Amino acid sequence: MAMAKATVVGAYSLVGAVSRRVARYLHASDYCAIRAIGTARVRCVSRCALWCQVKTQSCKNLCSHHLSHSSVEMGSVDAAKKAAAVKAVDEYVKNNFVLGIGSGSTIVYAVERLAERVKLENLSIVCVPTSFQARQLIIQHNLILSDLERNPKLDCAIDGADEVDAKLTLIKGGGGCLTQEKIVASCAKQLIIVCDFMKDSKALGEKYKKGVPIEVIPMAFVPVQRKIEEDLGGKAELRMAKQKAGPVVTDNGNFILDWIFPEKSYDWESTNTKIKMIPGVVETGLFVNMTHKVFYGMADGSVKEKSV
Ligand SMILES: O=C[C@H](O)[C@H](O)[C@H](O)COP(=O)(O)O
Repeated sequence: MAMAKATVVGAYSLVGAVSRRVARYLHASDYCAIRAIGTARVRCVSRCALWCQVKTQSCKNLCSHHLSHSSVEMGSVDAAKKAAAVKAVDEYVKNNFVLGIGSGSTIVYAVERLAERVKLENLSIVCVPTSFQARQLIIQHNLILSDLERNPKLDCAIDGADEVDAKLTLIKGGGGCLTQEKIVASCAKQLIIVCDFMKDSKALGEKYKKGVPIEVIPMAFVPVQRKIEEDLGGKAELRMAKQKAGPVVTDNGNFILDWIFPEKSYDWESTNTKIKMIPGVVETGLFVNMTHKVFYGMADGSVKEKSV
């Protein structure tokens, strides 16, 4: 009993001490513990949807993600993500579509809206996931799950992005899902990007400071790291896991190098090709000439659209 009390008090001081940003990465069970003891109103951010699903029923009941959104104070960035996602799904998804489902936090709002429309309008939509997370979202929302073996041609893919430049070149893979995302996008007639205003840049690197994610075969990460640094400059850092000792392992069993590139102007198409030619590189998070349209949710609740 004394120990339980100590844990609760510990959790309380932890919440007080950590910034909102750090708190975003706590698991849903932690949010629930926090809510249960009546302390901070900490949102369950969308990436946590997965955790909510696998945690206990009491967690499900308590976690604010499962409460109606009206009862949850949405930060302006989350509201912007949602606005962009809803608009994209409303404008681009049509009955009988085969749809690529991207990964990340913004796509959660797109899938929620998709599920609403499927139900309300009795749509028939086949969904192809770009990650484990996307697959879980599709299943969780009772949508039709498919794959590229059964549906190698997609009408549209909707996905998020870490940064979008003036030519709609993207950095993707902040959540480690770049390879399947690029494959699915390459099979779609249109790639529609949904993101918030913070991703809108003139040049890549202006807003997103974590570099270009590069998926590599594990045994090759050191040679790839060295070749990138020698040939292109900058630093290629092995992405380390947060709640596991060692590196992040992707859905494909590979590692991720984050290439912090030197500040200069780039021809991203040739840079992407150079990186891809290094033996051991599986894929890069540079999406060049792939985007059809971007929906940016703005801080004032509006949605800005850009297409090439
Ligand atoms: O690996 C992750 C994906 O590329 C995401 O689409 C990207 O990181 C954007 O995610 P979010 O919508 O959470 O900003």
